[in-house]
Order: sequence, then structure tokens, then C-alpha cells
Amino acid sequence: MKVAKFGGSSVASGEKFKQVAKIVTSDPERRIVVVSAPGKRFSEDTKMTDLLIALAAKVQLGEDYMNEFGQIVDRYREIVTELEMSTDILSDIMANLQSIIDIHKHDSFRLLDCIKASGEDNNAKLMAAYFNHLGHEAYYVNPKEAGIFVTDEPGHARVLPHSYQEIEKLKERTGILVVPGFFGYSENGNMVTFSRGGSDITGSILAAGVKAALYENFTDVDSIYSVDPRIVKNPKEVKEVTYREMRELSYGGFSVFHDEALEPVYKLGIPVCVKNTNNPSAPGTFIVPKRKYSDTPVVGIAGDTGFCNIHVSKYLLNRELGFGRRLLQILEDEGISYEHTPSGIDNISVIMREHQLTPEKEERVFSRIQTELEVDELFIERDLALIMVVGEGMNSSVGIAAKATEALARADVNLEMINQGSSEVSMMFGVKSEVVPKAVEALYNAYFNNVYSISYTNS
Ligand SMILES: Nc1ncnc2c1ncn2[C@@H]1O[C@H](COP(=O)(O)OP(=O)(O)O)[C@@H](O)[C@H]1O
Ligand SMILES: N[C@@H](CC(=O)OP(=O)(O)O)C(=O)O
Repeated sequence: MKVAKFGGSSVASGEKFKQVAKIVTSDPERRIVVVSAPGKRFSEDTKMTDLLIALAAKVQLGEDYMNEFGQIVDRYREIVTELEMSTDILSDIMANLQSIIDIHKHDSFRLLDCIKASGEDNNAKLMAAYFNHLGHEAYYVNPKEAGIFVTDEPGHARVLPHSYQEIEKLKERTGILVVPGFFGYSENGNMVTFSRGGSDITGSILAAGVKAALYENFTDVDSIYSVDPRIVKNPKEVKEVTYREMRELSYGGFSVFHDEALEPVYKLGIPVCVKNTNNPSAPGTFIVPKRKYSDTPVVGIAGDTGFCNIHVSKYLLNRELGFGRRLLQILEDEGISYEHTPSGIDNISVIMREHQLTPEKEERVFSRIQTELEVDELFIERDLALIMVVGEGMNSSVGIAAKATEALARADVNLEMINQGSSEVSMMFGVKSEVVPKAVEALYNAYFNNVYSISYTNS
């Protein structure tokens, strides 16, 4: 049995629905289909999820929302019309949206989450109806019915372990099962979404639950490339990448696959294949437990913005018992998670996602660090980006770091931070956000086009 997830770009129009149906029905193993909400039809288009967020904002403000409501229904109408299906389903979609608004209009968080989830929910109903329209046995399966239970953290849900036993029961069902991506149900029955791009997570949870032979993730590119194709034109395709490498690359900014989506499948060793809905015969990229990496120690280079760094220094910090713990405790008390903590003898930096540090939190955190830890120096650096050079083969190669620093120096990129974890599967560079494109391009040229002088050898 295979689980096939189709991203927003693969279900953005009636034409794309037809392509999805062709792909699914061409392989009887493709029994579980996960769909996102309709994505962009062209680069300036707006994703359904963003239209829904705009609708929720209007409702929250108590303003007239008929324009946003109309745009959402029109997107579905366009698909239904292109598919030459009955427009009756549009009344169901309108009734569903209106009832979410009526039930949750006084609870902003819940309203936003349920409206966001409706994008995939209504699209899955439409996809199942389309399979039926073509004469196939297919069912819309709500995530509650499928057994996807999650924590009650709107916009950040995590799967609850007992889900997997429930999901396994789907194996007994017949026909094509169409499950909406992006959300599950909390124990008390609320619809709760994963973070943005989270339909990838739904597909992975289902693949793990039914112990699928393969989790296919259909998108709009022929493969995962060694660098974001929006930064470097026609980059090298990646044929195989390990779970560990992919986790680092997704975290580092490869938006093609959600960075939390590997956890469910990697424990069971279920392979993932990223494929193109518009070119399904292309082999795609396989994400696997192990790969041969002797010829390509570096598999990819990723960059992501939106970080900041709180830097503290204190004379004889290294002798002060519990300093790091107390510093991180202050952040924990404010509900802030940190990403990295590079440190020197008398200083430590805490790198975190910038959006977590609201002005009020920043004021409290700074005042507590100052008074409780009595530091000599305390400042924040904003607009930071992290660039990751990733590859399992790096730990047995000499000269990899030298090549990176040479390339960055020649591209006139100032390094704010260098970090290499003990796993040696990645190297991380902190840079200012605005230099990400040139830094990534310089690194790509260094590793994949060999334009710089330093070369590396196997140790
Ligand atoms: N390294 C990469 N390899 C391939 N695509 C990438 C990479 N980094 C970023 N992308 C972008 O990810 C896009 C696909 O992800 P996304 O838009 O979320 O697709 P979907 O609509 O299928 O969920 C591609 O069109 C591409 O622009
Ligand atoms: N529609 C949601 C979830 C998702 O996974 O979408 P996509 O497959 O288009 O990345 C979002 O935009 O975040």
C-alpha cells in the first residue's frame, strides 16, 4: 500500500485534479490520498490557505467578510466547473464555512484554526467526489475517522502516539481513501492544524500508521535539488538523500518538504519519494535510511531567514555553575524555544526564531538576564539567517569547511557565527538575511561547480 500526498500546487485547478486522478488510478497500490488546499495557479496567485486566513481576520475584526468568502467559494467553483461536476457541492462548502464562522466567531484562535483546516477538508471532499464522478470507489475520510489525534496547540499540533493504532485500521477498508492534510483532532474534539505546509506531516503519519511500502509526496518539481531552484537556476538534482540529511535541509529552508514530516516514517524506515505531479514519469528524489555518499559528501545547501541572536558575556562565565541552565530557564518561562547555543569561554549566544520574541517578551527577558545573571554584556542581533551545508559524507572528508569559508570570503559574506554539531552531518553559518542568495550561490558553485581553489579529499 502507498500513501500519496498532493501538495497545493498539485490541486490548484480542475486540470490538476484530472492529473491527480490519472496518477492515483494508474497504480492500484495508491490507496490513501492526502490533499492540500488549492495552492497557487501562477506565481502571483494567492493560496487558498491565505484566502482563508484573510477571511478569519475579517470575521475577528467584526467586519464585512463577504468579499473574502466569495473569493474562496469562487476558487472551488472554478475547479468544479473545469471538472464538469454538479455545483451542488458548492452549497455544502458554503454551509461548512458559514457554520465554522457562526460557531467560533467569539474565539479567535479556534476560528482561525478551523477556517484554515476547512481548506484541505473541503478540497478532500471535492477530490473524493471527483473520483466517484469518474466511476471509482473512493471515500472522503475525515482525520477523526482516520484516527489522526493531535495535541491541542492551534497552528502547531503534534501527533499523539495512540493515533498509529487507529490509523492501521484503514488497511481493512476498500477503495481510494481521500484524507484532508494539515490537521487532526484533539482529545476534546477540536480541529487543530499543524504548522504551515503541514499536509506533508499528515501524509507521513498515515504512511507510518498503515506501514506503507512508500510515501509519495507529489509537488511541482521533478526532484529535490541540491539548492533552492529559486536561488540558483537549474541546480543539480538529488537522486537520494538520507532522512538525517533531509531533516537538516528542510530545517534549513528547503520548503519542498516540511521539516517535521520525516519523524513518523523514519522510525519505521518507510521510504519517501518526492515526485512531480506534472511529470510523474520522472524518477523523483528518494528519502531513505542510507545512501552511498562517497562521490558527493555534500548533498545540499539551504538557507533560511527569520532568526535572531541574544548574546551575553560575563567574565569567568565558564566557572559559574548553572549559568546556561538559568539563561535557558528565562526563555522557557516565556515559552520561547531556542535553536542553537554556540558559546565561547566567557560568552554564550542563544539563537532563536525571531517571531517568538515579541517586544513585551524581549523586555522581560532582557531585564531578567540583567538582574538575575548579572552579565557584563547583553545585546540582540536581528535579521539573521542560517545557512546549512549538509551531507553524510562530510565527516570523512578533509577540507569541506575550508572550501565553504573560502567561497563565502570570496563572495564578501561576513560570518556572524559558525556551528558544527557533533554528528557532522551539517555545518551551519549565521549571516545577515540580505546576503543569503549570494552566500548560497557561492557555496553551490564551490561544492557543485568546483569554482574555488581548495578541494577536499576523503580522510
Ligand atoms: N531544494 C529544493 N528543491 C526543490 N524545490 C525546492 C527546493 N527549495 C525550495 N523549493 C521550492 O519548493 C516548491 C515546492 O514546495 P511547495 O510550494 O510547498 O509545494 P506543494 O504545493 O506541492 O506543497 C518548489 O516549487 C520550489 O520552488
Ligand atoms: N495548505 C496549507 C498546508 C499545506 O501543506 O499546503 P501545501 O501542500 O500547499 O504546502 C498551507 O498552505 O500551509
